[in-house]
Amino acid sequence: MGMIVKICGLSTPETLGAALAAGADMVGFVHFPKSPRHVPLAAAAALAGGVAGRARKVLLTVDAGDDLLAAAIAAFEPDILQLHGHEPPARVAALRAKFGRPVMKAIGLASAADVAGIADYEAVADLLLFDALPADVTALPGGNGRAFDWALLRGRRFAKPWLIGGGLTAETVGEAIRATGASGVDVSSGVESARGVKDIGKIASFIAAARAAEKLGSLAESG
Ligand SMILES: O=C(O)c1ccccc1NCC(=O)[C@H](O)[C@H](O)COP(=O)(O)O
Repeated sequence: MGMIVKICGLSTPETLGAALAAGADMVGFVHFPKSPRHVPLAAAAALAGGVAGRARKVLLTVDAGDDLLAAAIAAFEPDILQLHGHEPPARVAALRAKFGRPVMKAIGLASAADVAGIADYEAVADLLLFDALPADVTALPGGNGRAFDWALLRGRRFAKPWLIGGGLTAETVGEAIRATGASGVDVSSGVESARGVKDIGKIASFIAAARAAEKLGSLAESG
């Protein structure tokens, strides 16, 4: 499988189109009213109408209840549920079983203890997303443009596909891939011109930089 490139927090047809045209593998839609990237369900469904077959649609929620998730899945029909709150491993397993959709669990990393906790999620999630922890309790749980210490993942490999996110940009994504050996990358803030406002040029540059790093990695592996 090639490097997974995910663009998160899309909310307009133009920027979604730019992500698809540049070859994003996953496009993420945030359904969390506190977020500047929040998209109501009907709007998200209309926006993502042409995505099928071009990329995987990811629905991001934060500690959502079953009723909200059921409504969101019915309206939006995501390919993947991204759980970006404090959902414990048992909740991840239960939601996966109940809704029958692949689950990507976001895990904030700041210490070796956080890395040790990954194993519990590795057993129950389909994909893992490593992100920075928020700066304080008032911050959003993700989408803050904040990087974590990639050295925490040095030499680590996981049984499930794993993406890194948190503060990536076109300038840093190549080094992030090289330093961690991640199977994918995820970005939101780093492809914005202002908080919550996606930038078409930055989206294209980010995806091109990720693909260039992927190619370099393949060349290095082959000899
Ligand atoms: O984007 C948001 O507003 C958001 C709100 C609540 C939880 C997560 C959120 N975003 C997560 C992401 O966009 C990505 O999965 C990832 O964390 C990258 O974020 P960034 O550091 O902004 O590139």
